[in-house]
Amino acid sequence: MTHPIKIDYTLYLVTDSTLAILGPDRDLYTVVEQALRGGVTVVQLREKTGDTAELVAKARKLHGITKRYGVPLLINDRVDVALAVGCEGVHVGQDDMDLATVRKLLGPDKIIGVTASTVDEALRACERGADYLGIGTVYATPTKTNTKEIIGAAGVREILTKIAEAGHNTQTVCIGGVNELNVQRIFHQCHSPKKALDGVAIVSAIMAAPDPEAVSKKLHGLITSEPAFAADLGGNQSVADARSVVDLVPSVIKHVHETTPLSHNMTNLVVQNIAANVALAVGASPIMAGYGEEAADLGKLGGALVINMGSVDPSGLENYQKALRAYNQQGRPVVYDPVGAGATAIRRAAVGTILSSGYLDVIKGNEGEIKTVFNTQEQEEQQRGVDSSTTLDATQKAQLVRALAAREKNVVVLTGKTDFVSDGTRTFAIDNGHAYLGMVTGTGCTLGTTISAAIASRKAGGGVDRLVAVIAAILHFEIAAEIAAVPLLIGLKFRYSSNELNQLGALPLIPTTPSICDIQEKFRPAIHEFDKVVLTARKALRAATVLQIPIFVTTQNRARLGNTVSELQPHLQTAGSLVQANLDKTRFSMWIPGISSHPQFSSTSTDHTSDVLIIGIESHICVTQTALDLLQHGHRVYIAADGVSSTNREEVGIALARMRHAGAVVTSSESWVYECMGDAGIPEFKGIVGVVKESAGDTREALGGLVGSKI
Ligand SMILES: Cc1ncc(COP(=O)(O)OP(=O)(O)O)c(N)n1
Ligand SMILES: Cc1ncsc1CCOP(=O)(O)O
Repeated sequence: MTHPIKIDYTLYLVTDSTLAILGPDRDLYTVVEQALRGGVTVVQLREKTGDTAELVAKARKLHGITKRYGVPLLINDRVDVALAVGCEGVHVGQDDMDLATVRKLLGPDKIIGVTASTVDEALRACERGADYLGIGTVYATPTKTNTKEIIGAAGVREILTKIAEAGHNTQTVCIGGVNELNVQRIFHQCHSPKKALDGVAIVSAIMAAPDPEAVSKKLHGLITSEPAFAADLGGNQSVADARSVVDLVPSVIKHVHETTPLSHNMTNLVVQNIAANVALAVGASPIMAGYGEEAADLGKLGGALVINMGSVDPSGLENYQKALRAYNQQGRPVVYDPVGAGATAIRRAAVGTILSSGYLDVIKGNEGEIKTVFNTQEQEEQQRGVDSSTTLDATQKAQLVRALAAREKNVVVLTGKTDFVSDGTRTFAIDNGHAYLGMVTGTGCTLGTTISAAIASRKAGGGVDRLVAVIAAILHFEIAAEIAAVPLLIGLKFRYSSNELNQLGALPLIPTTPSICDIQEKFRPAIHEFDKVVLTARKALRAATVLQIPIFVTTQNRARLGNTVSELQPHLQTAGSLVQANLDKTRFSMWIPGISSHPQFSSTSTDHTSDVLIIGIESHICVTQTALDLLQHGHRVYIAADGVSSTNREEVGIALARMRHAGAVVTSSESWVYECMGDAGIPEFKGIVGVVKESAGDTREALGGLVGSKI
């Protein structure tokens, strides 16, 4: 028994003549008429107090007005009033008169709307012949505080999906907390592929507006036009397998360089400079601008906005909101980094404020931050929370990003050793990056900047969808970090003056650990230029001792093949606890339990990748196998070209090529020494220079005898 006329529910005004909303000096009729002039398509008279006679009089007068605009008037709860006035119908809630009775009283031609907060309520109302559903409450609102459920956009979407799947074509509006700032985002986020909303029902945003006509006009325009932010999600959204995504990555990175998009950063006090440099490095054009008013102009420049709330304060928050609206209006993308989201009540509230102020294309945070965002509905409503005190496993993280992205209809990135990225449908895990990233302040924040460049560039014609652009940015950033970690970060401790170091806190010493493989007496006659390997090993041992770097020295079957050669013995003994000498083995590789379980390498005791310099006699056997094992376990390998040999010198070049191909770096012992120092200003510099000077002749000899033949 469905009402035969299809009603236009686009902009549904629900009245409220209380002092708090209508105000002391305006009358209901004038405001409703102004709203009708602005384009309201349905009016519901909702009066919670007053005598029946008074209500009938109000309804009659209002009906006179709505009829002139050809707009249906419905009465909230009161079937008797609707009958008395002869208006077009009623709206009833779950606790009001039942639908069958209302239909019996009103007859088949009147419109009956029913409130639905759950799928069951919605299905029941559809089955029983409701003409439309008022779905909500979407977001908490002071207009109705006795609301039973806050269901968010995701709740509305679920109801729409389920009624469509059950075959109902009942019309629908959503209600609760809708206003001109969020209407497009709510519409976008409520949208189910199976069924769209027919409109929105609004009380205060129209009834309390200083200019109800203008606001209604604006709301109508916003509802009936495609939101700028959703106009171009870009590319082929069905690219779903990791290989296809990875294949698109180079084109995204290249396109950023070609288009130099603006990366507008509203970021924290710490990373302003670093973020600007990262933007430049990835090919973007940075602007670090915290004044919200400026965003209206900046948003027109084809870039993207980063809102990083690392140093949030009240004026900052206001500025973020202004900028967010401006970028949404321009349809330019916004990346949100909810830094420290769960840390304080202020930050938790800020998350709610930002979520309710506009559409965020990408939300990027660590586990705690993403959990907090997930647990925060607009205006701090809790919905299907995730326990923020526990650590999630990989599956749970994947589920979390997927659920949040599905709820927000955007892309969510959860960073960590493994990153998880989802657009609510497709979810990927990324294992790139380097443990050093966690030791350098601002690296997480500058990932946000990198993402902004990729999504801004995409919009300018990058041709890939948003998720692919975000993944490309993550890979760009993390692979760059892997590469940079070697030359840039090895000497990190040494690059800073001690004063800067104190400010930076405890940056650990991350040098390259020398490992000296099987330089034993018995091999002396058999190995090409054996003595020169010994010279290099001695220099490395001395330098490592000065620099306080742990050293590992193995022997192969010591009982049969003898000790490490006598020239090295004094350095093994004086190096104290730093030196792990006489690690005997039968395996060719040095990757034996005495080494693999050492804190330097064991992933359970240290979370970082180690950098290892290998010196040893048989480049094609023990050195190669050690290098491959270390690489396989995620460590970085350096081979001292002046510190490796073989029985037949021709083997050496082949072995070095193989190790290089596998990912090892071929270097020289002197280069390694200087890389470990990084800065001539370090206290150890003098000692190292002494070693270098004293072994200058050895270095020349070793280079001449060993390297000349292999590089
Ligand atoms: C369009 C629309 N949707 C929902 C409601 C809420 O109705 P109800 O649940 O009966 O709550 P009250 O309005 O009576 O407080 C509505 N009025 N209009
Ligand atoms: C009547 C009603 N039902 C659910 S929320 C609500 C009030 C919506 O008011 P506002 O549009 O001012 O948030």
